[in-house]
Amino acid sequence: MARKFIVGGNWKMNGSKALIKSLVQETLNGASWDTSKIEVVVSPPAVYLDAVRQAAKPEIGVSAQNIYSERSGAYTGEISVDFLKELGVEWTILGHSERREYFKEADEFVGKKTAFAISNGLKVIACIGEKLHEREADQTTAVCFRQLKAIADALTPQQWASVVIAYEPVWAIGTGKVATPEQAQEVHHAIRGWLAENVSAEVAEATRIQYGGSVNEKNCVELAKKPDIDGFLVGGASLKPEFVKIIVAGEAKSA
Ligand SMILES: O=C[C@H](O)COP(=O)(O)O
Repeated sequence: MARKFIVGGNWKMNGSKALIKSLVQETLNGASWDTSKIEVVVSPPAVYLDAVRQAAKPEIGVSAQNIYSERSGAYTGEISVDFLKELGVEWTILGHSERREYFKEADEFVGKKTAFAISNGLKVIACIGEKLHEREADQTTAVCFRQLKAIADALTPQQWASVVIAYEPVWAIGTGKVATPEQAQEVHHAIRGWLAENVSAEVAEATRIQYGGSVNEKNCVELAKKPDIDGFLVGGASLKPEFVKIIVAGEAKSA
C-alpha cells in the first residue's frame, strides 16, 4: 500500500503577521502540488493558528505544536482541543523533543495526550528520537521503542489511522547535522518493524514515518528516496521559501 508523503513545517516559537503574509499567503498559496501525492501541514505558534488557518488555502493542513490533556478548566496557558476544533485546526504535534527536554514531558504524558487528541477528532504528529549520548551508547532503537511503546499503550488499533510518527534524532535538530539517508532509513525501518511486532502488520504498513532534523532543500531529495521515509517534519527551513522545494521533493517520490 502506498503511503502518501507528508511534509510538515514546525515554526516552533517563530513567526509574525508579516511571515503569515509572505510565506503562507504569497509563497505557499501561490505554489501548487498534487494533493493525491503529497500532504502539507504547517504548524505555527498557537497565537497565530487562527490567522494561518484563515490565510492558508484549504489543501494546507494546519497543526498546533501542543495540546493539554483536558478540555477546559484552570490550566493557565494551556491549549484545548476544543479551541483547535473551533478554529478548524486538524492536527497537533505532540512529544516534540523540545517539549520533552525543556518542559519535562514524560513518555506516558505524550501517550495520554496522543490518545486524548485523537479521541477528540484531531490527527497527531507524534515525535520520537534519541539524544546524541544515547546514539553514542548504542541506545537509539531502545529510546525510540520506549517512546513509541508509551504512545502505542495509549492507543486502540483504529486510532493509529490518525497518527504520523516523526523520527527526529535530537542531535540533528537545528544543528545543521542531518542524519544520512542510510542512518535515517535504518531507524525508520526499525520503527516499522516494532509496529509490526507490537501493534499489527497493517498498522506498520500504513503508518507514515517522517524524518526531522536539519532537513533542507539540498538534502531532502536523497532522504525522500529511502523506502521507509514517508515525509519530513521541517523546522528552520519551513520558515523560508525553500519549504516549497522540500514539498516538491516529497511529491516527486510519489510520482
Ligand atoms: O520539528 C522540527 C524539527 O525539530 C527539526 O528542526 P530543524 O529542521 O530546524 O532541525
